[in-house]
Amino acid sequence: MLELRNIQFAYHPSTPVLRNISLTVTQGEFLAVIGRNGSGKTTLTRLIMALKKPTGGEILLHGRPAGHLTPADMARHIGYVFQNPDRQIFRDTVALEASYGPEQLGYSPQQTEALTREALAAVGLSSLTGAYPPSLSRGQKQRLAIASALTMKPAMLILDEPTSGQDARERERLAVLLTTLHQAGLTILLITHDMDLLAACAQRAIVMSQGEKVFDGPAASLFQDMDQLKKWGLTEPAVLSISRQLVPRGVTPTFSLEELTNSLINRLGRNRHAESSTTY
Ligand SMILES: Nc1ncnc2c1ncn2[C@@H]1O[C@H](COP(=O)(O)OP(=O)(O)OP(=O)(O)O)[C@@H](O)[C@H]1O
Repeated sequence: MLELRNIQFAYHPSTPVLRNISLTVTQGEFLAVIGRNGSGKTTLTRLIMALKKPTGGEILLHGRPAGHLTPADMARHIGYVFQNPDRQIFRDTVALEASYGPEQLGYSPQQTEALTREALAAVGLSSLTGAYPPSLSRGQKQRLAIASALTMKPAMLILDEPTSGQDARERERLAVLLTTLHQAGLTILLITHDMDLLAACAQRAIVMSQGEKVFDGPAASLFQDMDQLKKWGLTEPAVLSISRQLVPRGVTPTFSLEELTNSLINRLGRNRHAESSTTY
């Protein structure tokens, strides 16, 4: 649905920020863009959202050149959730905030209300429709920003560092929400430093380093080369670290919490069986 061809970009002509980035996002994918601070991840998404124009190369949306599209045009296809939800929340109640997009598109009050209700239910905020947005927790604000994007019925959602500033419970809730939205057919592109979130949700990983794309492949294969991972300034997910430490106890390295849990339950079961065999 989205294609970047040899994208170049510089804020100042003498300092290139993105060099020759090519990538294709297929409908229904869940991908994560990762890399050190300043590697160009946010800039890349600004270009996708038409908030900046590339200095070279071309962006295609649904197979058609998108160079003439404005940020408002792109927002109908791709929802963008900022790293800091306070930057995009400005209305007095949760329901009013989420209804901004459909109102701007000229939907009737009934359609706007239905889209808002559906989006707030999807993110688990139905009970807070009358709440004052600044009084929400960081995680709730993040989910409100996601709901606002969902009311536009986008084909794709881009989230910039969605777990930053959130506690473990909110991060876990967000991972479940994103997985559910993906299973419902939404294409998701995540910019993140949170390797646990990547491991929990993303199928494909793209690594940026100094403005270049240096890795593009299945998330699982990213963690096979630890030396390379360190060179890119990345760490492995906590589940993988824990499972590696349990290898002497018969656990296979994995970054899937479910696989690790199953493996431990199996080990426990086998140990119990061995113990009971010894007793009798
Ligand atoms: N508005 C701007 N004007 C000038 N330079 C900028 C601007 N925004 C970003 N940069 C520079 O562009 C480069 C890429 O920044 P960008 O924010 O895209 O990186 P990032 O990978 O998203 O970093 P982070 O993980 O810290 O958010 C950095 O060197 C940054 O200083």
